[in-house]
Amino acid sequence: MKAIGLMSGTSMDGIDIALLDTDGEDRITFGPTGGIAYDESDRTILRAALTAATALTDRASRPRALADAERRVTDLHADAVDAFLRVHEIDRRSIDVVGFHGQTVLHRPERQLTVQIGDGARLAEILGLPVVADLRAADVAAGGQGAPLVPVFHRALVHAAALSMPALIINIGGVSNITFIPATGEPIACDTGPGNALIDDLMLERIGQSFDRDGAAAGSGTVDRDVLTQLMRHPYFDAPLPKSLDRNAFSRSLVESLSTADAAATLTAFTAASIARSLRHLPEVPRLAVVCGGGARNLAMMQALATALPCPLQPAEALGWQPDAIEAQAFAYLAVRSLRGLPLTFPTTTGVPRPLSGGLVFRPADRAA
Ligand SMILES: Nc1ncnc2c1ncn2[C@@H]1O[C@H](COP(=O)(O)OP(=O)(O)OP(=O)(O)O)[C@@H](O)[C@H]1O
Ligand SMILES: CC(=O)N[C@H]1[C@@H]2OC[C@@H](O2)[C@@H](O)[C@@H]1O[C@H](C)C(=O)O
Repeated sequence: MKAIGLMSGTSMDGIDIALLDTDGEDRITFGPTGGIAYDESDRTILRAALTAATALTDRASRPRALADAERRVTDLHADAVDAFLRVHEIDRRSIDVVGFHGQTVLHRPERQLTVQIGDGARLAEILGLPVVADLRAADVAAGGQGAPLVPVFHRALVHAAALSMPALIINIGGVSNITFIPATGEPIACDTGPGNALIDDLMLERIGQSFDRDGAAAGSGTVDRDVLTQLMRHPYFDAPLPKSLDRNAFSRSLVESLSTADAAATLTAFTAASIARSLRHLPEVPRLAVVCGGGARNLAMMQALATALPCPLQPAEALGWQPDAIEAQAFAYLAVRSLRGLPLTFPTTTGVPRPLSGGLVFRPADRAA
């Protein structure tokens, strides 16, 4: 099937988009990738949605700030797909399905609550294409963490690249997560701790910049070891798998008294140290770790990780993968798996009691089954 995947991640930097031709198993042909950046007004709407979402007790409820954000998010995704099809001269009728993650505004799996805004029915109608959305809901309803979802795609990437196993994929987005791919058996995965979100928030607050480009601020600062030790005392790191995180699970209050450079250096070291700590929960030391997500572009982060990890490290780009598009590709892949009733999550990835499929299918009126 030809599938388009759409991801709006916790960094809230924009929408990633990718085309795949896949059976949802080991056959994958990679198509073009792209994306659109959110502007400051979009981000303001999203931040208001995150704040409003903290009061939610019901995943379907849409107070005003969330309803407004959901409409905006959906329409921007539709615009992104239209532009993508136009730029790459892709015939809309050749697309079988669109995998639509939406924007996570709240993630509290311990309360069986995970909320992604994005209206699958509206997107299907605007695009005139079948849409698979709400891919986390079934897992959480069955008692899983609802995240991470990408591990099954990480496994397919590792198989396609014939990497020696066990291999580790590290994704440094707003939040960081890992997938451990053993030589046999299901992937093992979890969210590890912060990714770029704390650093992004720091940069915005201190100097009005949306991220620490190439890790320049962190590279010019000094890690405050005492603060790092305190940050690493958070109980999340020793908690057993499965586990996943809300974007705002960690606070940067401990770096408030530091200079911008030292605070950036310390938060960057915090992300690297918490990723390295997560390896304690794995059965073996991986032979190779591959880093993807925007954090792979942060040189200070890559340096801190190379020091902290007990195995060799490569950026995903070095394998010919497209680090910024992997999550979008994953949601294309997951949409095809959803249509085929294949499992998206496993006891070893989200703690769901048995391998489970998921996703809701929305078909436009003129493509109704
Ligand atoms: N050149 C760069 N230098 C430093 N950091 C960068 C660079 N490019 C991107 N980033 C970081 O990567 C972030 C975006 O990463 P990515 O797109 O992987 O996150 P996401 O998909 O939103 O998150 P998640 O994986 O949590 O869903 C930016 O917010 C920024 O912090
Ligand atoms: C609830 C939610 O949206 N979680 C995101 C977030 O961003 C990274 C990490 O935390 C991961 O668990 C997940 O995203 C990826 C796409 C995943 O589910 O694999």
